[in-house]
Amino acid sequence: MASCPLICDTESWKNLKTHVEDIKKNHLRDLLKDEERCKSMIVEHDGIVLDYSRQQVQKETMEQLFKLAEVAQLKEKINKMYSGEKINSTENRSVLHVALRAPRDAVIYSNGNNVVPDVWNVLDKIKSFTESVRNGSWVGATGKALQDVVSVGIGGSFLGPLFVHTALQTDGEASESAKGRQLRFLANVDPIDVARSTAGLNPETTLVVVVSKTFTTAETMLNARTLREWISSALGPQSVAKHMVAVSTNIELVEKFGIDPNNAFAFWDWVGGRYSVCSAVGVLPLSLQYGFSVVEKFLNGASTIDDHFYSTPFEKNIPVLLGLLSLWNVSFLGYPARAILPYCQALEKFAPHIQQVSMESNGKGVSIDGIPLPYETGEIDFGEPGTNGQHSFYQLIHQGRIIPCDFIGIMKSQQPVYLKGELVNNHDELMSNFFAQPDALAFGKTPEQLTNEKVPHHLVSHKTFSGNRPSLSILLPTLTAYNIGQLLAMYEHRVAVEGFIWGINSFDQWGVELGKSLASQVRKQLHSSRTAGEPIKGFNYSTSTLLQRYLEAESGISSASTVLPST
Ligand SMILES: O=P(O)(O)OC[C@H]1O[C@](O)(CO)[C@@H](O)[C@@H]1O
Repeated sequence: MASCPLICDTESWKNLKTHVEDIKKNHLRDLLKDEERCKSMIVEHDGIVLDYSRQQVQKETMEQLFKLAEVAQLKEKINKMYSGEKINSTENRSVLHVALRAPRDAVIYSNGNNVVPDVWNVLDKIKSFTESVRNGSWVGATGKALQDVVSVGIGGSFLGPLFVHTALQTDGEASESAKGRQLRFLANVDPIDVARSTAGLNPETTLVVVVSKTFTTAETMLNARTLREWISSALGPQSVAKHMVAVSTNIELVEKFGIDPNNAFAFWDWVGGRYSVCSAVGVLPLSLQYGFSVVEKFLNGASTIDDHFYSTPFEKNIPVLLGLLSLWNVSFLGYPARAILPYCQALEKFAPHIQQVSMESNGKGVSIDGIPLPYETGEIDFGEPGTNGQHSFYQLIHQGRIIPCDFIGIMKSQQPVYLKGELVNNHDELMSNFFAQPDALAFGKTPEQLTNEKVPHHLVSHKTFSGNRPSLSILLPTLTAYNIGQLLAMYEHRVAVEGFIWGINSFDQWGVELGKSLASQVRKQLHSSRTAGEPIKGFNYSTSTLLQRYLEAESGISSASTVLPST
């Protein structure tokens, strides 16, 4: 990408900085009185409603943010992404997760090749493989049908599929077709996670899917070897062919590991790990559990948002609006965190997934051209479903720090409502809180109101809510596979919008490398100390001491004097 000045040096950025002072003069409780303003801040698309009237913005703020987007060449950057330009310049890769859910007849190029036929070849292969497992024509080594699946992978090879799996459990069609089947995930290398993921499973009826883009990730490969051992010690080494399959971009390593390449499902270097849930990474395990036709609906939902993002003017473009508002909160109002609060238990794994999508993408310190940035990028994402979060961390959000919140609600619950004669049913109770919380944050409660309510004087300050705390509300019609796809794509593109404007590369992740290489040094040390009694060397005093204690506890190496000074 051609080198360009930092966005903070542009007039548009500076104008927004000045504009902050004007905005701070307005309390949200006053801004919310202006119905014309509120009306202009409710945007609908394909059943989704976004209401951003509780953001600390005026019409003028939005105009200035659109101007900033223009100056940052947002539209051009989106076009470059969709046309397969290598916008991930530090890895020399296209960024084409949109191709993973494109219709069969779409044409999307990377490196001069239309990638859509490759995508559909893999999807067709997944469809036929998963049908054969589900209908019992693919059986395990002892002739039994495979009912249970353990998907081994970490980071992007885990969080997205886990989020979608958890969300799909409320979809009537999905849960019907999952009857009698289990899908589990093994991500952490912690032996406890290994034990939990296989507890109660019978290797004879279990299929292990090893999911790793690189097929080199230490944790995943160790877990894959452990499960290979779990299968082959029970059923013999030949059984691996029937009980283990893989998803990777590195088919050579898959074969080296001992998995038949015919049982490998490919994806491509133009799919970032954290953007890979719509590739075989998610589609394979989810289709094993729910059937391909359910997962296809999820892909369709994501694809319609891809079209919306690509072609809708910014004023009505939901991912663009979400991205600009986040950027406004982080870079101009100075709020570094964001809470993702779905009022829907089935979305309990949404925030952990978005943590990776957002923080691994936008937590950067230099521009795409390598220039150190004088401004912060990325935000600290966290979240829990409401109302659980209300009984946990909302205290801080209401009276402590200012944390912009995303409230996500579902209009029509997928679950039947049983209770009769109560004031409201369970879904109404949940949604009463969804509607109430944003107003509590925005309006707050003044000392005058409390005094009028005869609150004792010494409690007035404790019970005062400053208000003026920004949030936005997203309503989804219901939570089908299709809606889950929409939600995913909205958030993926929001992250891209922010990154494009900050002028960073949102698609690399060099920040994860240093820890990995230091762990490899420690791994070697642990091995040589255990197997050859080698003294600890090459680490600083603190790490050496901790390692020493660890080895003493584990294997009885007793003398702290074996610690040598670092070299
Ligand atoms: O799919 P892989 O190659 O095993 O990588 C897993 C995860 O590790 C990371 O590289 C971070 O360490 C993520 O970006 C990625 O999603």
